[in-house]
Parts: sequence; C-alpha cells; structure tokens
Amino acid sequence: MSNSKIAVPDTLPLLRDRIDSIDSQIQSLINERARCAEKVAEVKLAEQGDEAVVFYRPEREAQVLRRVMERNEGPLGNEEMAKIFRQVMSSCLALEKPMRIAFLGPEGTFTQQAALKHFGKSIISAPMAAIDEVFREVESGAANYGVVPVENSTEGVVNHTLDTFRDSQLKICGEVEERIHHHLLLSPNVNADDVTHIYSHQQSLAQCRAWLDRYWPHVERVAVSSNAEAARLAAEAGRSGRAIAAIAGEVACELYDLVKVSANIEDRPDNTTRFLIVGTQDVPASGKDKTSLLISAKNEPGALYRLLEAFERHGVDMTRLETRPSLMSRWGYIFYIDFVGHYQDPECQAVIEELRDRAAEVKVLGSYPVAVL
Ligand SMILES: O=C(O)C(=O)C[C@]1(C(=O)O)C=C[C@@H](O)C=C1
Repeated sequence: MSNSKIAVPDTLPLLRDRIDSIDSQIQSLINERARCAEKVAEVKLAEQGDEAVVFYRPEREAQVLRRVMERNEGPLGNEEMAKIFRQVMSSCLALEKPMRIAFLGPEGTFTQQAALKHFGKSIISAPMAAIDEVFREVESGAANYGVVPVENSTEGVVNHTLDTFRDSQLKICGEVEERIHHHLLLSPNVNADDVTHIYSHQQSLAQCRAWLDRYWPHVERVAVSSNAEAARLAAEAGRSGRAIAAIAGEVACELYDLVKVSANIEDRPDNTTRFLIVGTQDVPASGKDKTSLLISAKNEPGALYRLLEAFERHGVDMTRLETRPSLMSRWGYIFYIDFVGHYQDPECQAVIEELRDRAAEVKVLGSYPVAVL
C-alpha cells in the first residue's frame, strides 16, 4: 500500500501529531540529502581539482525538477511541488558552494525575481547597474553566474543583451521565464489625485501604454534606468511630499514600502519576459534542451534562406530568429537563432556544420535545459 493511501486522522490534535511526525521525517530526509550533496562536493573536488571544479549543474537540476513533476500525484500541484524541491536543491548547492549571482539591478527588479526563481533563495545577490556590467562581473570571476533579460512577449527583444554577446566569451547556461505583472505604486504619504509624473523603465511604460493612455493621459511619463529605480524614486519623492508614481513589480513594491494604486496594469495579461543565465561552463545535455547561435551573414541575396534551409532539411525546430545590424561594415547582418536540441545532438551538429560553410561566423552561445519552472 502506498503512503498516500494511509488513513488520515480526523481530529485536530491527531492531525497535528501526524503533521509533526511527518515534518520530523521530512527534516531528517532533507538533511540526509544535504549530506549527500556535501559528499558530491568532495567527489567533484577530488575529480576536477580546485580550479576547474563545477558545483552548479543546470542539466542535473532540470532533470531532478522534471522528475519531481512527472511523479507528482498531488494534492499539491506539479509547479508547487517543484518550487519546494527548487529551494531544497538551492540550499544543498549553497552547502557545496554559495553561488554569487550578478543580475540587472537594483534590488527589486524583475531580473532579481527571475534569478531567485531559477536558483532558489540560497544565493548571494549581486545587483549590477547595467547589462554589460553583469557580463563583466561573471567574466572577471567576481560572480559565478549572471542573469539578464532577453525578450518580452509584448515588447520584443532586449537589444542590449543580444549585442553584448558579440564580444563576450560567456555561455548561456539556462533560461527562465517570468510572468510580468506591473502595478502603479505610490508612497503612502501622498495622494493619487496629486500625481504629476509616472516613472518606470521604458519597456514597462511601453507594456502599460494603453492603460496609461486611458487612465493617466495627462500625466508625464518618465523613463528611468529600471522599474526598481522608479520605485525607489517614488518612495524618495513621497518622503518630501511630492506625488511621483512608479510602475514596477511586487518585489519593488515591498522593498520600498509603496502602496498599490492599481494592480496588474499591463496591457497584455500574458505579458512574459524571458531571461538568460550566463556563465563560463558548457552545459551537458539534459534530455530537453535548447541551443542559441549568433551568426554573421553576408549581405547578399538568399543569405538568410540558405541558413534557414539547413534547419528544415535536418528537421531541427527553430524557436526564434532575431536580426541585428552588424557593427562591422563588411558584413550585413547578425542573426540570433534559438532551436530545440543540444549542440552535441547529431542533427544539431549537422546543421551547425552546414551553417559554418554558409556564414561568415557561427558562434554557439550555448546549449541549456528548457526552463522547467
Ligand atoms: O548532482 C550534483 O552534481 C549536485 O551537486 C547535487 C545537486 C542537488 O542538490 O541535487 C546540487 C547542485 C547541483 O547544481 C545539482 C544537483
């Protein structure tokens, strides 16, 4: 008989006794798991050496979380259960080695929210002022990994992130998707009727454009470096009695003690942002992976067709294509292509080889597990 079929008592004291006893078993098991992780760290150090040791293994984490979801029988939902295991693994990894994660700051940004979703809460947060600073922090070894936004379902790509990959040797080690909910926030010291300006990041202002046109058509919109910065400025203004509202998310609202004037004001309810995890390691296949490429192509008729044709012929599923103008006058365009599969899969290897024959440059930005959570 499986555990889920054991009879549940039906009085409050008995139910609580039962919960206490289960908690104690769960706690012992979590510590037993943590001891295994400590041992894993010793084995990795012995096998790989101090310099080369890689504690964080995105492909293994993705496999663990997928398995949790597959075997889950409820009543807790699959995602809810995976989130619990996400945090257990985060604690275990911190025991092996605490990870310093650089992200597009300041504290309270959606990028920080994405970093916590991907790595769990047991990380050392390192907020950076700009996307290229996130890259530099990882390149210099000051941070283990970085988190940057790459595309939004309403506003399209974050060009700055794509452009930074041109000159960086960093690899994409993972992706994470976050549903973006924007709120109009104000200091509790001021009145909504007195609002003179609305601050936010330019992308957030754009994502709420229709709502702003409808409800705040005459209030000046001001683009600032991030929505968390907008929240900080709104809080600061409120302290001197100035009514400046901010558009930002939940984390920023809490961090700066603001109140929500209106919640979920984004024009599209399915507004989602995709973030990338950048690091220095090549991630082995997890069984469900994506690969990102950067391709410089000559500006000549049929150039893009010849690139795409290779995907079709080998049956490799392309999930994204972005075009950026090349910075070097000699080449016309840079394409960013995402496709399903790992670069070591035979059919993906075949495509990449053909692309190398047809393009000026093909850079594999990384293969990484498809986002689980
Ligand atoms: O399997 C490993 O390599 C581990 O280090 C263990 C573990 C885990 O807790 O399950 C922890 C960190 C890694 O990122 C992956 C998995």
